Amino acid sequence: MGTEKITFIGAGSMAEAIMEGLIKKEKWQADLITIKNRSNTQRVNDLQVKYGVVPASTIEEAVVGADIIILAVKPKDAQNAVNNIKPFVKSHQLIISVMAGISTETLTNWLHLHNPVMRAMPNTSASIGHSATALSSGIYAEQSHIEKSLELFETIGTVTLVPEEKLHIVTGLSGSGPAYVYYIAEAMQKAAEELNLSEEEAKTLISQTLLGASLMLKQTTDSPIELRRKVTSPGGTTEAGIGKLEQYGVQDAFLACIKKAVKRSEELGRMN
Ligand SMILES: NC(=O)C1=CN([C@@H]2O[C@H](COP(=O)(O)OP(=O)(O)OC[C@H]3O[C@@H](n4cnc5c(N)ncnc54)[C@H](O)[C@@H]3O)[C@@H](O)[C@H]2O)C=CC1
Ligand SMILES: O=C(O)[C@@H]1CCC=N1
Repeated sequence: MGTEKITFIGAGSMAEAIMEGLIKKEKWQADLITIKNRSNTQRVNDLQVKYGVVPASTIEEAVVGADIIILAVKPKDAQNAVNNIKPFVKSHQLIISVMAGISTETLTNWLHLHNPVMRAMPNTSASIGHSATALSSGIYAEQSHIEKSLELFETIGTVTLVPEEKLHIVTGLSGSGPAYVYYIAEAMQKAAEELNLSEEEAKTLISQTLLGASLMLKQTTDSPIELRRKVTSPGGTTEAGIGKLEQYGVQDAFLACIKKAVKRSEELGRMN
């Protein structure tokens, strides 16, 4: 059970996914988690009611007393958020950014302090304890800060330590990744409905198919190509279906999609 006080600066989708995962997996007590959003008191109230987390009325209140400060605002709001917390930050506080693109060097320069800064790139599956998170450390982060961050993110999924320059790739691959899978699920759902399966029938069949395929990827030693081969009977339905995907260049489309997302992460970094 975590004992540190965590403050989220920015209480949007990603902050909610992390706090939900921490609380539902009973790894962190809700009353150790403080949230501060720029505006939208309704959002803050909803999160308080839903999870029992503590809203802060001022930035000072949010920052003072926190052991870990998680920056979870959009990259465009990052500098403003850092400037706001800066007057109240104490040297022992661990700062973890989940923001796409923005380097620990930039964050440290903005802070103009020697606080340990870590970057994490989780994904929204954190909310059910299944995030694929990548972690990198800034220059003032020591082993104890890396271990603390590992402990925090391991409670909501897997953690992979990567050199910071690889975080752009991670962002385009697994940070955005759940959306690509939902995109496929949307297409499967559209097809099922067009072909007259009920929404309920389709939902169970699609979600279990995706879950089963994911678990096969995780739990067997077979490569994706090998797993696909085992589904594809010669002259059968899969071969016929995959032929259409090849005709439409779906793998090329995914390659282009991920490269574009990685480039966008790099751009978001350069904009700051
Ligand atoms: N949504 C996702 O799947 C993932 C998001 N991220 C990163 O997490 C960050 C947040 O993303 P989302 O939660 O999707 O965005 P969001 O728009 O849902 O949430 C951001 C929140 O920050 C608040 N905010 C803006 N400026 C603020 C300030 N100065 N002080 C306090 N609060 C402020 C906004 O009111 C908003 O509620 C982004 O930097 C994104 O790159 C990282 C991994 C996955
Ligand atoms: O779309 C975004 O910019 C964020 C970063 C990774 C997932 N969501």
